Amino acid sequence: MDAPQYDLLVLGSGPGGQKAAIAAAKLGKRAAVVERREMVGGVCLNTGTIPSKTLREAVVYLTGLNMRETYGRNYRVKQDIGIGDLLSRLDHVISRELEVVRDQLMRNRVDLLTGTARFVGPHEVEIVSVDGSRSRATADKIVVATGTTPVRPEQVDFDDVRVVDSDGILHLAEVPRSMVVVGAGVIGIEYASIFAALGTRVTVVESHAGMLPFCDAEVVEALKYQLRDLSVQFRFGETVARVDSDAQGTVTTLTSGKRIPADTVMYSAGRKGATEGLDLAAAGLTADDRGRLQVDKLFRTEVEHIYAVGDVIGFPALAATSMEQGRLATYHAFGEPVSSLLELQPIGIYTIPEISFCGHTEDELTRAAVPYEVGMARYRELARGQILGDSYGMLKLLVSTETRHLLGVHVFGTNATELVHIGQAVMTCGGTVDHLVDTVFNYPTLSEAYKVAALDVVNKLRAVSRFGA
Ligand SMILES: Cc1cc2nc3c(=O)[nH]c(=O)nc-3n(C[C@H](O)[C@H](O)[C@H](O)COP(=O)(O)OP(=O)(O)OC[C@H]3O[C@@H](n4cnc5c(N)ncnc54)[C@H](O)[C@@H]3O)c2cc1C
Ligand SMILES: NC(=O)c1ccc[n+]([C@@H]2O[C@H](COP(=O)([O-])OP(=O)(O)OC[C@H]3O[C@@H](n4cnc5c(N)ncnc54)[C@H](O)[C@@H]3O)[C@@H](O)[C@H]2O)c1
Repeated sequence: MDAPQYDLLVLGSGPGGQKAAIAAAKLGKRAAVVERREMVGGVCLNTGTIPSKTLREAVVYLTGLNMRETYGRNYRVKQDIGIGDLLSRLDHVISRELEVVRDQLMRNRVDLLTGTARFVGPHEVEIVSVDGSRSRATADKIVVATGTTPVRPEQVDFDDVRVVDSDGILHLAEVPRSMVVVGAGVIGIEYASIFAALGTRVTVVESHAGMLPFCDAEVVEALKYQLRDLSVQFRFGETVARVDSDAQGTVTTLTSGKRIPADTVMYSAGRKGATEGLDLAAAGLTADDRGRLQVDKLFRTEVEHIYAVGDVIGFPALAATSMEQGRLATYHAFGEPVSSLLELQPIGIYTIPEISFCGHTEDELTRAAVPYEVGMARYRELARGQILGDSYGMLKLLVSTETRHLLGVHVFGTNATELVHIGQAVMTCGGTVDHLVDTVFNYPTLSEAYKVAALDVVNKLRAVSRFGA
């Protein structure tokens, strides 16, 4: 039988692949997605974003952590939180989201081809299904959206019971009493905070001297304070030499000689592009040493009709950016005019408490010698902050002293990942701090923090302008 011919063939059904395929369908093109798993949705839906955020929500609710300022340090909604309490919610959310993704692909008439894809030529892939049967598909344009897999250091014996990565953490038999988290990247710190909130004694081992270097330094300090308050111990500037495990538990030995006993070890020390089995050479493609594909500004690889989007192209490796890259790649491929505001993407880190920001950090502006003023609003000075019992939250604006434009917004605390979008909207419209000063916000809300921080900035700017007058 002849291989079906598509206008667009997408490899991978994560956020990047989904949006690339649907964008093609909306342009009236014949599109298909190849997915090696039985379930669509990629890392985002099955092992990454959605499971971790659902788990976080369940933990925040069941531990009553956010209400302890109001009802006392020992307040808990449920006394003994078992793994079953956490996982039942997870299964529900994943299965509902799966239906949504499947339905979106179906109603847009995107074919779903189940099996592992590999190139057999620049326009053709072979698809091997779980039962070993093989088929082929050809396409004018191809989008590679195969994502990433966790890096597993060779010297560590992952048994997926006691020594796990961020996939295995979702299959723990019980809530560990103690845990070592290796790698203080976003995944490591999010899970460290989730388990610390559950009462697990967490030790974080990170080879760098600090964590989350791309975030505002003051916000990272505030997060570290909150995590230490939940008994998290940080071992910065340390690397893991070996991990031993037996039926009782694990011992992690650091190169400094320290030995840390724990029920569980979770590795979150980076991810690599899922390109190994793709037979890239057959299409004329090459990957870097971490399995990633290089693309130009239009998400084109070195082969003109083959695009790559999402985590497989590296930074920033986020669900939201992957989706947008998928849409843009398809529009470029079929000559549809586009504009995008990708440069002003927000970053959301779902630690407990959460962090979100958009635009520049103080360090970046200082290094670039851009003069700026800082405006700060602390949640404890907002009526809504008092009502919520969030005394540590803060919103910080960075404003150009020359043009009064908003250069960055950094939020820490309740609803940070939602609040950031107000600042993002002002920035994408090229707005100034005066816009926020003049805006009337609902009261009592956390959004009011924008007005408080904006007034803080203009008061400081006025003080400088009056100097010597
Ligand atoms: C624990 C964790 C938490 C995260 N939390 C967040 C968050 O809160 N916010 C956020 O924005 N991002 C988060 N991310 C990142 C987010 O999940 C990714 O950015 C996003 O999933 C990337 O989408 P993608 O389309 O590039 O690929 P993926 O979602 O990785 O999907 C790729 C798909 O391709 C398939 N595939 C691979 N090779 C082949 C092949 N040869 N043939 C056929 N199919 C193949 C895979 O099976 C997979 O289904 C998190 C990630 C992790 C691991
Ligand atoms: N909220 C979100 O948006 C979100 C959440 C989770 C993941 N993600 C995405 O997933 C990607 C992968 O995250 P990640 O945290 O796995 O990777 P990462 O590469 O960002 O972090 C890995 C960390 O581990 C450290 N490390 C590496 N080897 C080590 C060792 N042997 N001993 C001690 N420390 C070691 C590194 O110095 C680094 O800080 C990120 O780029 C992020 O974009 C996003």
